[in-house]
Amino acid sequence: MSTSTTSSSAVNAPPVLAARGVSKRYGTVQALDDVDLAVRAGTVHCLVGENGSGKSTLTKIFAGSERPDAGTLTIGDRSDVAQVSARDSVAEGVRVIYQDLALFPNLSVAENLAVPAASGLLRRYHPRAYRRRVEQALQRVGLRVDPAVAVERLSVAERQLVAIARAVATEGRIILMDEPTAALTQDEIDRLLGLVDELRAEGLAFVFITHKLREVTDIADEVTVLRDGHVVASGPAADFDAERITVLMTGDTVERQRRAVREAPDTTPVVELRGGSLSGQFSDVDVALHEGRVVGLAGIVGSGRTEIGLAMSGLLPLDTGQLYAHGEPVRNARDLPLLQYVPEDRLTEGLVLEWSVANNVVVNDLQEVSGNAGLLNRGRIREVARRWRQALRIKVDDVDDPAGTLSGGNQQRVLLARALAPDPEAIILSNPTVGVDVGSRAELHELIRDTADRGVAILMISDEPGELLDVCDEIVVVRDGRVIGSWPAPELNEETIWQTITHEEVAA
Ligand SMILES: Nc1ncnc2c1ncn2[C@@H]1O[C@H](COP(=O)(O)OP(=O)(O)OP(=O)(O)O)[C@@H](O)[C@H]1O
Repeated sequence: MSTSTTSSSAVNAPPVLAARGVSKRYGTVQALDDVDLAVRAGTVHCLVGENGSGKSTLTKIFAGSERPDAGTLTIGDRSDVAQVSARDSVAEGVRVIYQDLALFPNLSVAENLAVPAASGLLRRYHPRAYRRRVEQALQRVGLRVDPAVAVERLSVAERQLVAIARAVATEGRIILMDEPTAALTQDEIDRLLGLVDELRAEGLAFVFITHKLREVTDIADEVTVLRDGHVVASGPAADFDAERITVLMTGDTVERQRRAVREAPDTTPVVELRGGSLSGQFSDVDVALHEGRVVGLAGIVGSGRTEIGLAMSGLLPLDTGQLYAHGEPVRNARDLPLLQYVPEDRLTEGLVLEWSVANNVVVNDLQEVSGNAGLLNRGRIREVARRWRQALRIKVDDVDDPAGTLSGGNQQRVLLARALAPDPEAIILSNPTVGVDVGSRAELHELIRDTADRGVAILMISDEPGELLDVCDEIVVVRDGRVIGSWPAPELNEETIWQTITHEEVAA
């Protein structure tokens, strides 16, 4: 899709949000170094950069949850101040929508919106007026759900809209979004970008952080590229295309490559699901994972693809059908060969954020790091973690630092290291490059392919057809819980995959 961009008068207006010469250091890491940024009302400013380049740190400084070491900030009507408190930032209309959305899952949509409950001089609460405000807020973002329903019952895209509705309903004027599209399908992304476009036309200012460069060229009025905490370029969006952004971010071009496809061999699969059904999730699914091959599972959110991955990992039970490992029926998940499952959601299912990076890396491979008496060997743990830090270029100075201090993309790498460390026979990956920058994404793809070339059987579930095409030998398409078909990767392209996962049949 292509959204309209803003008139030049908005781009030339004084900024409602600005950083001048802002620096921030954490221990030995210079997260931001002399950063300038200016965001104007009625515009979308895209902030891009590799994992760990400082995007979230800058966001936290604007939100008042981190203090800069140097430089000045302009936030709403507060000009050139050394820092702002979280309360000042909110009072000036700054609203940050973090990736976890900061919603209360067990509360209703209406409760989460937190629109002011009372109004007028005596601040009296009028239930009917309150309901109307909630309805208006939902209408403004185009969300058609019952305001009484608990947020945990909504899809990720709907929750995203609740978070935006809350920002708008509480009179947010400057909205910072940290990778808002990471967990959305293309249709949902298009809808979200359309909404941002509408709100921009109403005069709101947006800082939009994304790793998907197509979104930058679609939505941005202005672009700032960070590398290692420095601004390497900033200016009108017309001066940037995806290739230039990639070069600025990484200092290099990133080539997409496909591997030579491996045919399914005659050998017994390492893991196989035959006729698998789980009520309300998927039915009659066959998927076979062979040594040295990568099978892709394509499907939209809610198609059953994630549940198929979980069932093949032994993490979800089957109603009917059978899971086999090396041709033998698996009666119990513990009968599975050494298999690793890498969840998509590193924040809630993945890492223990308070633990060190090293402990997170080795947690599935305790034998490797245990001494004679079965006691954990600290030195060995660090050694293994340092090896993976180098192999996966995990950006952390000290492997004893808590995983929670890493940037999002680097946390994703720690999850992968954890899965690879025990040298598994099979790996099931769910959206392995969510939140990973474009350069590192190509590296992780290379790593997944190398892992398959070492003989590991891999299932890769992904929202991104391009990623499946780059990595997989065969692509299985799932729709409404059923396998629609499977094709050797070279027989498909991005468009045919989109058509198949949404509704249209692909001509064989
Ligand atoms: N609380 C902290 N303690 C120590 N280091 C930190 C802390 N917060 C951030 N850092 C470091 O600062 C650098 C910048 O991190 P930041 O999260 O801003 O990057 P990012 O550009 O948002 O990355 P990503 O795209 O992966 O989300 C990283 O090297 C990170 O490890």
